[in-house]
Amino acid sequence: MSRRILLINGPNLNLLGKREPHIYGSTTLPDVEEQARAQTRGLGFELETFQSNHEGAIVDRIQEAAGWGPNVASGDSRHGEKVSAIIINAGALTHTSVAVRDALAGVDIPFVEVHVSNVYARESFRAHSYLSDKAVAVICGMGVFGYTAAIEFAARHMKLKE
Ligand SMILES: O=C1C[C@@](O)(C(=O)O)C[C@@H](O)[C@@H]1O
Repeated sequence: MSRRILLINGPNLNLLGKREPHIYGSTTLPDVEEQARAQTRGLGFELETFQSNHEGAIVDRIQEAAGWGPNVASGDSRHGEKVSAIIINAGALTHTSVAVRDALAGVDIPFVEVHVSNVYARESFRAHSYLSDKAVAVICGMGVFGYTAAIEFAARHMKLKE
């Protein structure tokens, strides 16, 4: 087992702490990532972090997490270190992206879906997720503590691949 956890944040989550603070709070993404890194290390794992506003870049990063590079079809496949679990807040892509869903299903790495806000208490389109039925667990409405809970769960309680 690689003992690496990958934390992915999707579109607009680079604005965490600045964007709609009444919904998402005042903690910034660098603060979240720094805290997550220290927490993960304390649990005996390494943390990799990735944020992108672009769907394709997130698909690429998920594939890389399985050790597959963009040239996998031509046999030049090894690229990056495998990770044992993914924690993903896909932002709005949660509600729209079959591609992110397919990437997560394709790499077969167990993942936790996180949302800072309670998506069920907001606009009805946020109540549907393309990821939830593939996730091991879904966390929402805990603010940025959701990331802490997800890491603790992934490191201590999730069945990780050898
Ligand atoms: O960008 C986001 C953030 C979010 O994933 C959350 O963390 O609460 C909820 C999504 O509906 C929204 O598009």
